[in-house]
Amino acid sequence: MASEPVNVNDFEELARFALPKMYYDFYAGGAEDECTLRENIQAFYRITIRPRVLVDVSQIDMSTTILGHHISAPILVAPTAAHKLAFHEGELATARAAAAAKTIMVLSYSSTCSIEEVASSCNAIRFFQLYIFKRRDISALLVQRAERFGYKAIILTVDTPRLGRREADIKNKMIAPPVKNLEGLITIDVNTDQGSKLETYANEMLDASLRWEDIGWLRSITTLPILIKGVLTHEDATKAVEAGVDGIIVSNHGARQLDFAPATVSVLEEVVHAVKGKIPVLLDGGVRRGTDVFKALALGALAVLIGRPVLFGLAAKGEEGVRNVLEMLKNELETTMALSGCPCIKDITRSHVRTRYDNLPSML
Ligand SMILES: Cc1cc2nc3c(=O)[nH]c(=O)nc-3n(C[C@H](O)[C@H](O)[C@H](O)COP(=O)(O)O)c2cc1C
Ligand SMILES: CCCCCCC(=O)C(=O)O
Repeated sequence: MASEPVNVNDFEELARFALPKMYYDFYAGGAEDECTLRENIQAFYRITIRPRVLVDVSQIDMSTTILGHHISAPILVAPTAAHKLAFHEGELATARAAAAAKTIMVLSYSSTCSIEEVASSCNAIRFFQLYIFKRRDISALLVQRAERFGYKAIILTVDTPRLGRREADIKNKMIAPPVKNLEGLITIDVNTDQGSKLETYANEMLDASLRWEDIGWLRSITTLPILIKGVLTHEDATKAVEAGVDGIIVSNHGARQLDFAPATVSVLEEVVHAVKGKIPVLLDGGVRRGTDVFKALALGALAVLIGRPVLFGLAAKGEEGVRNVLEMLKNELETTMALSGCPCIKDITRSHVRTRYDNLPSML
């Protein structure tokens, strides 16, 4: 058994120990050769920080505001499926940990606790992640339920017209975890003996014909802000602004969809420049350190979201593990801000980081 975790990476080993192989592989895995999975992490390593000295950093304020909601630090819980595979209380434990950390939890549509259960379990600020299904009436119903139960935004995931090829799940014949939100609404036959049942399930449900025009449909059924998750290019960022969405999440779905999609942090600036400050840009993918959060903010993200670290914390230690993960990242960010001469979030600027493409003298 590994020693007490001192950083969020340590939780992965604990989770591997705690979980059945099928579930660990489901959480940890990426698409095909997992090139993007590695790149999401490696791209952060290629960015260095340019610290400033002799700044008063006796007080550090990491708090920020997302869509009008004040939170303790720019670190949100990303939507991830099936938390009960990690811990028996599932998303209820995650939501309580998010509330304790005074941050936002994005509840996945594919949760193992329902929209209503999570809403009544704690007072975390909650957003709801949505897919648009072939059965559009079901998507509409989920939006209505989220709205009625106090979720503050809809996160529309747009990188999943079908499920990516997660080869570990194919080999393990991954189950399709029960989706609590769909109980009593639809039954999909996943009785295949071949490959991932989750893939079969997803491909039955998802509407692969979705187009930009359909954002208008979503807008017509909700007054909540809509963020789209899964943008990786300036072309799509421009279309997102034109489509009238309220925010963008630069994401490659934790490298679980298209292998050889770019690392998210490597395309963040491209998206930020295209958006021209009109709507907020957030990022997820590979954030494992406070320095990663700092780098993403310096490149123009308003905040980041974390996926696997939350799942690994949950698998290792339940609610306490998720709290630990969020606190560790916040502590690391605070240290990074102090050592870089940035007392407040707004003090973190583009000139606090250097990428390989920045034209500064003395680049090795
Ligand atoms: C096990 C797992 C399940 C996920 N489920 C969803 C989901 O239901 N909806 C969604 O939009 N994204 C989902 N994602 C993607 C995350 O929201 C997020 O984009 C990704 O995990 C960020 O990368 P990270 O894990 O490196 O932090 C999932 C990711 C993982 C690892
Ligand atoms: C109907 C869609 C199922 C999606 C499964 C959850 C997910 O997004 C993942 O990455 O896993």
